Formats: sequence, structure tokens, C-alpha cells
Amino acid sequence: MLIHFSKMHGLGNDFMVIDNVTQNIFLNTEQIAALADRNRGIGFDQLLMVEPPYDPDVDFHYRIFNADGSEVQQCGNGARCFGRFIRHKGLSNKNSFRVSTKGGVISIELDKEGLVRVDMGEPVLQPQAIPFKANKQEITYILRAEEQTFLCGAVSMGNPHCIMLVDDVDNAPVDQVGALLTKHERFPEAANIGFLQIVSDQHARLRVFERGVGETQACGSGACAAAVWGMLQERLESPARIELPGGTLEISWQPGQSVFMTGEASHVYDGQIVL
Ligand SMILES: N[C@@H](CCC[C@H](N)C(=O)O)C(=O)O
Repeated sequence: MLIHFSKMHGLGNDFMVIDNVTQNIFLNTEQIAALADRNRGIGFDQLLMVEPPYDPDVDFHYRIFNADGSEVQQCGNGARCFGRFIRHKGLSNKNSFRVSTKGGVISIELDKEGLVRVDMGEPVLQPQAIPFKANKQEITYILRAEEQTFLCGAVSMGNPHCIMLVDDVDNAPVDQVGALLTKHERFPEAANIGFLQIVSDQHARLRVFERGVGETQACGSGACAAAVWGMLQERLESPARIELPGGTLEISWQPGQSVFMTGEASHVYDGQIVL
């Protein structure tokens, strides 16, 4: 099987992107994990598939697979690259597209400055819908693991996020606590674990241990979830600048409305591989 693909990244969160409008590629979990291998494969955090629409209301369908081969509901940095890829491949000449994902419909807009703005939909806070095991909805929950206690937020942006405040994100135990909590039994579908340091009313720093990957340079849906949680606690104001190890995103949100994420999306190279 010959696969044509592009390598792209959003703030260092990197992707293999496959056009499945003009190709008909099916990859199983083992094949995706092998391609994601940074030593023996192409190397990426997520595989993104651009598919024809399943519904007349949308322009494309967007499938997302983590480096471990698991299919997931949402990827924010990937959404910006998805928009740039559609233009790069000439799959549409529109400047904005409606795209369905497993986590809901999003809208992607290519702006004139070369940035990409995504309407990520409304955040989900209701525990059952995240899914997160809790008796009632709260802003902060107590999570216990291995005799340690963590005060966390639980927010879905289509995919589940657990966020905690830290004083110094540079020295946060991201690998250790991320690995401990990502498969916590209160997140039945596992979760992405965010470590948020508030710098000022409109500026925060964030590192994310991603479900199915480990720590990445940036997580777009994680930045949206963390900004919403910061705003719910009145620790952040919209629009907020969320600084990740790979770069900065602008996140806007008003309660009852969609979250908007704006940032860069970069094309690295086009390639082909035989499997
Ligand atoms: N990097 C992403 C999120 C990708 C999916 C995530 N690892 C999950 O399992 O939900 C982003 O930019 O949002």
C-alpha cells in the first residue's frame, strides 16, 4: 500500500496527515503505532485523516488517532493543521469549513495573517458527559491516587481533560503525575492531564501529558479546557494567552458559548511511504 501524506505541526505538536478524500487508506492500531515510532517510523503525536463528509451539513470529516493507535474525539492543534492541509492539497478553495469529528462539529477559519481560528464548540462540564465519575458537577474535584491528593478540574472539549494548578510549570512533575492520573479510574475513557500556571489575568502557562502519547510540545484542546477552567475560577479573563512549551495560543470564551482558539499551523514536508 502506497500512502501519500504530509508532515505538519501546530506549535510542535506534530502530525502525519493523510488525504482520504482522494486516497482510500485503512490503517490498524499496530500500523499507526509503528508509523508513529520516532526511531523506526515517521514519528508523530497524532495521525490525522481528512475524509469526505458523512453529513451534508459539513465540508469534511476529521479522524484523529493518538501515537498508540487509539482513535480519539478531538485534536485542537490538529484542527488548525487540518484547515491548512485542505488548502495545501486544493481540496477546497473556501476560507472556512465545517468539519465533523467524533467529539462534535467544529469550524475552521483561515485568516489573512496566516493564523487559523477554530470554533471548538462549547466546553462540557457535566461529569457524565466528560466522562468523569462524580456525584455532582463542581469546578474543582479531589482526585486521590497512590496516597496523593490532587485538586483538579474536569472539562471535555470533545475529549476529556483533567487540569490542576501549579506554582511553577517548569518544575511540575508532568511525566510522573501525568502517567499516574491519565488512566485514573474516575476517567473511564482516560484523560489528558494539564498543569496550569496562572501568570496574570490574561496569561497562563500550560504543559500537558496527553492520553495515548505522553507530554507533547502543545495541546490545543488542552489549552481550551485549561482556559475555560481558569475563567470559571475567575483566575483568567477572555481572551487569554496560553503559553505552551511549543508556542502560544489565544483562547476566547464566554459562558454558554463556543471556545475559540487561534494560532499557527505549519507544513513541514510532503512524503510517501509504502506499507
Ligand atoms: N494534541 C491534541 C489532542 C490529541 C488527542 C488527545 N491526546 C486525546 O487522547 O484526547 C490537541 O491539540 O488538542
